[in-house]
Amino acid sequence: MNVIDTKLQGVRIIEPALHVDHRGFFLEIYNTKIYRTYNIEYQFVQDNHSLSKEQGVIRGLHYQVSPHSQAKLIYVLAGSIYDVVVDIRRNSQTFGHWIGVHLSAENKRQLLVPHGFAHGFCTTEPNTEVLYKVDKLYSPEHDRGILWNDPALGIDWPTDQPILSDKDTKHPLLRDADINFE
Ligand SMILES: Cc1cn([C@H]2C[C@H](O)[C@@H](COP(=O)(O)OP(=O)(O)O[C@H]3O[C@@H](C)C(=O)[C@@H](O)[C@H]3O)O2)c(=O)[nH]c1=O
Repeated sequence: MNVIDTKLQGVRIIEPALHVDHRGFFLEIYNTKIYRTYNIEYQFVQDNHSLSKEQGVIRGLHYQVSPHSQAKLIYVLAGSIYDVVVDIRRNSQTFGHWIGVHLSAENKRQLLVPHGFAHGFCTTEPNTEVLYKVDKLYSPEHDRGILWNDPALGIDWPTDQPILSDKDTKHPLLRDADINFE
């Protein structure tokens, strides 16, 4: 397994060990003991699975506020995404900075999103299925968002005409967002 740091502290790309044979492949999506050796020690409590039927679906940018802030471990089961993480910790030197990483069923990369970051993705193939673990349960009252195309962020999405949920068209800009992660 490889763990690659990014320019956002704590946001990491994980390349699980792949075991290939004549039948196909095997990999561990998550293993408490092995991940702990890389200082990845979240107590994941919920697994989520979404299907986006079209290429160019954007889901995001999402986060939950305290005390229900979530760390996420993102993995693609089918298709591919451009996965985006934005630092929304007010006291961070990289506040408002973002990174984008291509995750796909083919490259089998994972992205670790710590607490204090907003997360979203754009599908780059139809029929893309994303699986992700979170370390706090879903809490609709604490669910928040930031507008996907906030000019202050300048995210270089693969499309400028995305397919969005109604909710995701109505999020505030980062400057007006409710950010509470003490
Ligand atoms: C996120 C979530 C949603 N739901 C419900 C609420 C709603 O009826 C339906 C769809 O919810 P959403 O539109 O929020 O789903 P979606 O836009 O896919 O939201 C997800 O986006 C990605 C980018 C993330 O990072 C996730 O944490 C999550 O926010 O599923 C749950 O029951 N549990 C959950 O954990």
